[in-house]
Amino acid sequence: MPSTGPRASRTEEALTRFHEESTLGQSYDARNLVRLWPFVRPHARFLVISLAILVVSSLLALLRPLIMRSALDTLDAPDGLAHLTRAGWILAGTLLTEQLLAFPQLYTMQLAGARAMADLRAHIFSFLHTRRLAFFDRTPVGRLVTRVTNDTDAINEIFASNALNAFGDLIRLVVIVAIMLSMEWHMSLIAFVAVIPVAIGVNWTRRRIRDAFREVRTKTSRMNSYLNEQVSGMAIVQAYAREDHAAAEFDDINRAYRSANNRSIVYDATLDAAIEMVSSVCVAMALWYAGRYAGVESLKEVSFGTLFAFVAYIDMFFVPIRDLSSRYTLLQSAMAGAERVFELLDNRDEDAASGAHQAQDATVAGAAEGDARVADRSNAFALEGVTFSYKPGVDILHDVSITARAGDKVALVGATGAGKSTVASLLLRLYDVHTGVIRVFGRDVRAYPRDELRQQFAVVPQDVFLFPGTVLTNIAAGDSTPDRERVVRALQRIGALDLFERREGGLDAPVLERGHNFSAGERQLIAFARALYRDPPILILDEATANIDSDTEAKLQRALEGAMKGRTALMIAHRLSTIRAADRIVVFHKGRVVEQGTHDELLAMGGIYSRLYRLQFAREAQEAGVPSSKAKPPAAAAPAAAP
Ligand SMILES: Nc1ncnc2c1ncn2[C@@H]1O[C@H](COP(=O)(O)OP(=O)(O)OP(=O)(O)O)[C@@H](O)[C@H]1O
Repeated sequence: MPSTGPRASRTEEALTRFHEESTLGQSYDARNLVRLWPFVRPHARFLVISLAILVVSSLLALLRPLIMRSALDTLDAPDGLAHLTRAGWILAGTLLTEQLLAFPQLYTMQLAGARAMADLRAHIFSFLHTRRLAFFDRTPVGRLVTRVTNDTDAINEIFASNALNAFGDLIRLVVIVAIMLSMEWHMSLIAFVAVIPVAIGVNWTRRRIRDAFREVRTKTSRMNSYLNEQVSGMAIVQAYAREDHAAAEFDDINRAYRSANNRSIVYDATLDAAIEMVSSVCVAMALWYAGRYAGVESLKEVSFGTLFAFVAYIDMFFVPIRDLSSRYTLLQSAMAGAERVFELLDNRDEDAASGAHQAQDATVAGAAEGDARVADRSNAFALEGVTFSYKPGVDILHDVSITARAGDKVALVGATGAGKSTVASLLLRLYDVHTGVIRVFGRDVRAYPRDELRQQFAVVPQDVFLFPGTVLTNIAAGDSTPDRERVVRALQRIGALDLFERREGGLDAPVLERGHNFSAGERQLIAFARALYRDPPILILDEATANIDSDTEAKLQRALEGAMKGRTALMIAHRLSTIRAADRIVVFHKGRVVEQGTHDELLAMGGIYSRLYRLQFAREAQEAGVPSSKAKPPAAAAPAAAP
């Protein structure tokens, strides 16, 4: 499909901005390859074996023309035929040994690479788990997938395509030069002079191939990102008939990828053909020289055997030069991969468990030791003067303070986008606050080891994420040995055991990717059971009943009231039924806490909550048959806190 001028370039621009990094260095840095050493070192013994075999087989290959020369030059001698037969056997022996050595050489080399790359992939994967959510907000998933797959594959090419044979190439080159010089230095000069145009050509194409490779990697990354987004959003693409539009966008990306690839292929093929041509010209010139000057007094006579060996060495001479350049190309591709992998691994800005933040954590930990001493389990969580932004300069929360004593049920209400879910993310320390402090059981969240902090909470989020597996493994998420009894009890408590047991397969019914074979309501029930299975002191319910029908919700509400007994709960609420279960209501408006109190207190205040209530909840209350002023019995436990 041809691209359509301005639209294509706008798409191109937008996609480039989102999918491609602009921060990569402009020159290749071999130090990136050196940085791979910690991953290769544990498997270095295989490398050493492989390189040792390589030296032996490279030298064996160089013996062949010499064996042929001696056979040809003694052909006229009385025992010439016997000599020829002997030479044939020796030749067969060297060839066989070379072939036999090829297997262990390649095997050990590739084994070292495969193992080192497996370690590198595992390292990148566990590194991703140390990133804060802000990192994933700005990094397309496809880009990360490319790092773990394509970029490590590019590095692996060093081993898989035997790029380290460059070592053998160099040895061969030196030995060939020595042999040629010792055989006939005049003719050798012809070949050596030809090295100059070859070197210029190699250097010229090398730089272009390097740039083409860099572009191929970038376009691969972009294609992965785009495919990931489009396949994940297939339902929307089809529902909104965006297939043609998506196909056109994909076409742009595909074309850019293809042309980057084409460029690298053209340069590669040009270089190969040019070297082949120079090599043939050299052979022709050597033959011409031998024909013209053989037998001339001042020059040494060139025997037929020598001529044969010389032509073979000229051929061999250009092979390592050509191989060196293609191995260098592979090395460049590997450097491009390594550069991108380390660009990812060097990202230390918002880490929780290691790097820069450890220092920050350490300073906070000092203060927190004091915290821990005064910590009492009676204060479940507190936000103290918290200001937060996802993007610099755009504050989402302004000076927010909320306190929940252990056992409090706190509801957050407010318009869409007011910042309610953000409060939940901050409690879990998915993001760090810029100003203010967040405490859980009296201790600064930054002073908690990550696992210990997360153990204090169970979250039932707006968008429930299910992992491929079964109902059982999803409810027992995070537990490597799921306890079936506990899963059954958790489902019983929310009155959903029947619903899941009725399904084919019961608790072992398969959950497909992203749980798309379950309804939104069923997914939410699984999330509830997951929270109860975990049995944490604090529950965070983010619009948790939004997808459940009124009948199930009423049952669930009763069950939840029981389940929440003895626990602290933060409920992000759009529905009256959820708010009714709260002891205290915190009203958000544009990222600020504007009102706090019980339902009746807030109604009496006649502010934002009472307006919200009249607009949204009164009808719900009427439908449910609850008199509006009694929609929530006055809270007994929590005193109203002034905003
Ligand atoms: N990861 C993010 N990156 C950038 N901005 C974000 C991110 N998550 C939320 N926001 C922005 O922060 C603001 C508050 O979002 P939040 O999800 O906290 O609102 P909310 O009150 O929970 O809304 P809702 O009731 O619709 O769930 C919104 O303007 C939203 O666009």
